[in-house]
Amino acid sequence: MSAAAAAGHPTAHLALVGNPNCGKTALFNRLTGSRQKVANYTGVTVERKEGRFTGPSGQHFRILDLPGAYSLQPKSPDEAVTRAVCLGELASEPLPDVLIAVVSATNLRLHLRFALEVRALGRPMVLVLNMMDEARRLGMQIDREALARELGVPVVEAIAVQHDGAQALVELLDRGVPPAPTVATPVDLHAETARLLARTVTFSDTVSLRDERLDAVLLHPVWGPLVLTAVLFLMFQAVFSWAGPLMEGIKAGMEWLTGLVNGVMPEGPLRGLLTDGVIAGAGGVLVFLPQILILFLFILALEESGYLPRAAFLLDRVMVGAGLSGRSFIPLLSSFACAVPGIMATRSIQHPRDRLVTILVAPLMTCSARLPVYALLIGAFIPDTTVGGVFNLQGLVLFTLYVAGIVSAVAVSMVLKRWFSVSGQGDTEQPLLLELPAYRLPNPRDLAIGLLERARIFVRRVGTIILSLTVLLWGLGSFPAPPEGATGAAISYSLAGTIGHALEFVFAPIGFNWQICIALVPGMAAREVVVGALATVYALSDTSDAATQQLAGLIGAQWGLPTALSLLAWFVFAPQCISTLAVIRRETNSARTMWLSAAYLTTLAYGAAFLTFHIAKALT
Ligand SMILES: Nc1nc2c(ncn2[C@@H]2O[C@H](COP(=O)(O)OP(=O)(O)OP(=O)(O)O)[C@@H](O)[C@H]2O)c(=O)[nH]1
Ligand SMILES: [Mg+2]
Repeated sequence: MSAAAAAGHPTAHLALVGNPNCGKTALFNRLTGSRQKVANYTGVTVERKEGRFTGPSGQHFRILDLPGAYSLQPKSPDEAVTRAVCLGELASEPLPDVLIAVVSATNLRLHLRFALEVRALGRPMVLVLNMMDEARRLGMQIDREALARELGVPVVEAIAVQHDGAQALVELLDRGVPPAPTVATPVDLHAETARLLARTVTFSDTVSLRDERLDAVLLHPVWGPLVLTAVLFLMFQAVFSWAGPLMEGIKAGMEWLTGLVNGVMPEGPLRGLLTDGVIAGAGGVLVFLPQILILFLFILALEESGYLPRAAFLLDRVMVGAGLSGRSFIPLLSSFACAVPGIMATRSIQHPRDRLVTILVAPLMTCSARLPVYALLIGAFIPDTTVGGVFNLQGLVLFTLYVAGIVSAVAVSMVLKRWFSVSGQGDTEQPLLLELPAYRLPNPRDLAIGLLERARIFVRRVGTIILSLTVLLWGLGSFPAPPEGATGAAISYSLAGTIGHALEFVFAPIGFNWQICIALVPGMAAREVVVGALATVYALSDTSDAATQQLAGLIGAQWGLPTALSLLAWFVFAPQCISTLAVIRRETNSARTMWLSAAYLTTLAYGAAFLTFHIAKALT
């Protein structure tokens, strides 16, 4: 490669391989400046990702981040893919010039074995001792040069999460990596790993007991579930109690903007478009940014802390009882952000039945797009009072809604499990084999970057899809204009009004008025749009000339509590999300499964909303 590099710099192809959770993606991000998802549990990367960077001498590199694997003996399909990529057997991938075997220096006993398998492929390679910061903290000493001699391949240290933590690797790649090692591969990899460790690594006697002590509490049969409940509780409390001032700020900004537009523009369609469509609609969704960021602050911190696999461990018995495997945990967890990546993450589930069940229940996990809807309704209808001296009632209701999603996922998978065993697709209950990663304090800088990324995604959604849909809705809600001498709000006579009134027939039994019916339609493209759409519909229906009222105030005054609760129940199941349905179709390769899930979710949503509405009506 070095000769080739000197002669005109053709791009060198690199591939990152290694065990799960050793920091491959962190290293990939460090080298290429990209922001792929990194988290402290195994199986985060499920798709190969490609990136590029340039070395100090101008050498161009193309680098591939692969899903983690435990072995190159192809036992599972993803391990077979990793092996095929390393050997250039896939038509779509060029043969990598250099394999970068990444190991966590804190877990050499397991990871070195894999590196030995990589070496046996007989390709040029580099061994990266990643997480050197933690290894040092644990008091380990690794004789890097001796290890390189023993292995016959270059060895570099790295700290993938530090600013210049991959410097040594970049310099080595830039200089050029020697040809494939010629060292014969021993038959017994286990024994060879033990021999290498004995020769090159000194473990400290004072190995940290911290993780063991933490696990004694966090995995304890009684304390463990208690702590888990408390953590989730705190998270939902924070969403309401911390966001207040920030949300007030955004609201004040919007009111100021509305006042400005009203002051400088003459009354007419354009002013209506700006105030009722853009500011009330898209702006109405933007108000929820602080709450979404608080939720993600918790999710990101939990992901980095190493606590999540412990939570999976605590929930394993419940999940297996419900017909899900422990492997379903990560996909279901990702679905709290959005069901689309969650459903894609089911690729790591080997058993087809388990995978299908996980795909079918993933939309029941409360995705972050539902948060604005919940927050709006809770803010409008649930009093901001304290229960039992400590808990905020609004946070409590939000917690209940999330739990309702989880409970229904468990119930649905139990039903599906029975159904599958009746139809003869037998069980293969696999025990949960989860690696428990080291506990780690989340790095504030990484958290900040992660939050910024989230904020960017949300604001972009508001600025593109949500804005266009609310503007479209404003158009449909403003035209045709009401007939001469008409009383009542103009929107009643518009196209949107006609659609809303037509749909009302279907939704009246669950307490939805025609305004909600209108909002549900654009909400199919993205759930948050429902909030913007409601804001626009109500801004248009507001015949009074009083200063534009906030949506929460308007619906609080016009809807009954049963309607609000019914809409909340509807959104626990909220089947109407086109991207989720599309990804279900793609991942299962079956339109039937897609329709099946849409149908079952709609039925559940309707049923739950119906019950909620009538029970609430009877009680109030
Ligand atoms: N302290 C420390 N943490 C690191 C280092 N490299 C990675 N991490 C953390 O290790 C965890 C795993 O990193 P990832 O990059 O997601 O690991 P991966 O190898 O891509 O994992 P899979 O995609 O599951 O195969 C994350 O919590 C990272 O922040 C390092 O050098 N030092
Ligand atoms: Mg990864």
